[in-house]
Amino acid sequence: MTDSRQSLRRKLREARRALTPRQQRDASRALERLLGGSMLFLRSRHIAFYLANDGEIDPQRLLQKARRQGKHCYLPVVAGWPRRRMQFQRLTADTRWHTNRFGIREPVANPRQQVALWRLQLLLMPLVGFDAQGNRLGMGGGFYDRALAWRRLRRNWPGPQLVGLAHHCQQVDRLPIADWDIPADLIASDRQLLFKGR
Ligand SMILES: Nc1nc2c(c(=O)[nH]1)N(C=O)[C@@H](CNc1ccc(C(=O)N[C@@H](CCC(=O)O)C(=O)O)cc1)CN2
Ligand SMILES: Nc1ncnc2c1ncn2[C@@H]1O[C@H](COP(=O)(O)OP(=O)(O)OP(=O)(O)O)[C@@H](O)[C@H]1O
Repeated sequence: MTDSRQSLRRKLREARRALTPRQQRDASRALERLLGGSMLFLRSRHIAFYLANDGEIDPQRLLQKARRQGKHCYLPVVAGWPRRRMQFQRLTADTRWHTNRFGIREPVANPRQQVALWRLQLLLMPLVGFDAQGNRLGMGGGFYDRALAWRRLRRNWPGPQLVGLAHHCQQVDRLPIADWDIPADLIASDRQLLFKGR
C-alpha cells in the first residue's frame, strides 16, 4: 500500500465515475437485492441514506423500497452552521430541496425533522474506497468520522449499524488508517455483503 490517501481517493473516484449508466443501473439493482433482502435491512425502521453523486453506487432503489415498507428514511444535511457538522433529517411529504455547497441535492434544513444519530438503526455511508477489514475512505471531509466520533468511546453503543456502500471496483487490499477513522460494521457492494472480522 504505497498510495497516499489523496492519490488513492483520486484514482478510486475516477474509477467509479467511469462506470457506464448501464453498469450503474445493474449495480444499484444488485445492491437492492443483496442488502434489501438482508435481515439487517428488513428489521431496521430508521435508516439514513444518501443521494448518489460523483459515480457513487446508488441506493435510490433501496430508499424507495424502504418507503414502501413504511420505514422512516433520513438524508444527511451539511448546510448551515456549524459548517463541519452533518445532521440527519427525516424525509416527509413536504420536504423541500436545495443544492448544497458540494453540489449535492439535500433537504432544506429543518431542525424539527432532524434526529440524533443514535436513533437510527442503519446508517448507509457512501464510500470512495474500502478494504476487507471494513476500513473506509470517504470524500475527505471527515463528516461521517466526526458524526460517529463518540462511538470510539463506547464498545456497545446504542447507535446504528454502520454500512458502507461502494462499487466492487472500489475495494483495495489495505487502506491506510488514520486515528480518527471509524470503520464500517458491514460493507455492501454490488457483489457481496462483507461483514467485519469475517
Ligand atoms: N452523496 C453523498 N452525499 C453526501 C456525502 C457524500 O460523500 N456523498 N458526504 C460525505 O461526507 C457529505 C458531504 N460531504 C462532502 C465532502 C466533500 C465533497 C467534495 O466533493 N469535495 C470536493 C471539493 C470540495 C469543494 O467543492 O469545496 C472534492 O474533493 O473534489 C463532497 C461531499 C454529506 N452528503
Ligand atoms: N473526530 C474528529 N474530530 C475532528 N476532526 C476530525 C474527526 N474525524 C475526522 N476529522 C477530520 O476530518 C478530516 C478528513 O478525514 P478523512 O480523510 O478520514 O475523511 P474521510 O474518511 O474520507 O471522510 P468521511 O468520514 O466523511 O467518510 C481530517 O482532516 C480530520 O482531521
